[in-house]
Amino acid sequence: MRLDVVTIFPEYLEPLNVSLVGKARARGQLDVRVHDLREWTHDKHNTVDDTPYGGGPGMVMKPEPWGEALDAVIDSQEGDPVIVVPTPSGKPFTQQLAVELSEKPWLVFTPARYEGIDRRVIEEYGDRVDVREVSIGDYVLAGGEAPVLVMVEAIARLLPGVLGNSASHQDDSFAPGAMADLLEGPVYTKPPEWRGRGIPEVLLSGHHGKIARWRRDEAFRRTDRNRPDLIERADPAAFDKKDRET
Ligand SMILES: Nc1cc(-c2ccc3ccn(Cc4ccccn4)c3c2)[nH]n1
Repeated sequence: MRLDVVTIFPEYLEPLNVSLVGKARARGQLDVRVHDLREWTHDKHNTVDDTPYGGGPGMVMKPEPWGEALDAVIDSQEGDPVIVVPTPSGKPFTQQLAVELSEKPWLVFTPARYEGIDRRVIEEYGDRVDVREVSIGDYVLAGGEAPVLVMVEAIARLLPGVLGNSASHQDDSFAPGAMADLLEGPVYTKPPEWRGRGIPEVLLSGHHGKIARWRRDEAFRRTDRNRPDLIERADPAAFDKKDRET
């Protein structure tokens, strides 16, 4: 997969050089290219913003630099990318969308600043390629770079071979299957006792069926406590079926 990011803060994307994404890049599983939007400005001050038509607070990102940058990035490669535009007014970024985007060969992220990008940029590229306006949550950030880090991590970990053998996204929260739409339950590791606190007996029993049931029950309990909205979505039939199998 190829990922391009166009930003006025390239240094904000340094975390894409470390950990899971950094290793995937080093192994050649991910081709990540970060571009400084100001490369496509031509004035002395490298201006990327201007006052909003119609008045109002803040500044708006000018269309010209974005148009030149996106033309340069898109013309650099065969095929069409999906352009992902982080914005507080976008569709929710969900595990399902992460899965969908992880199956695309090429993503171009356009994190903006100020009050966002001149609308005509979204319209221009929306006429040419698949453009997705995406929100990572119901809170307002100062720009789109943090959302790009979040989305790239969620997407990269789904790519084949990126998560080591010892880890898996099969049982992720929100992944399809019997644990679909449930939050993860509690996890434990050695030592068997820590500050007078032990381990739930069932986890030491070696009885895989009981362990699986306990984990599902704990996931249900935690989901009911923290995200009751997800309980309506959970498929009880999946639990019945799974129980019969164990
Ligand atoms: N889930 C999200 C995404 C964002 C986000 C993403 C990109 C930009 C570019 C600028 N801003 C600031 C801003 C503030 C007010 C209205 C519009 N934009 C962004 C905020 N906030 N929360």
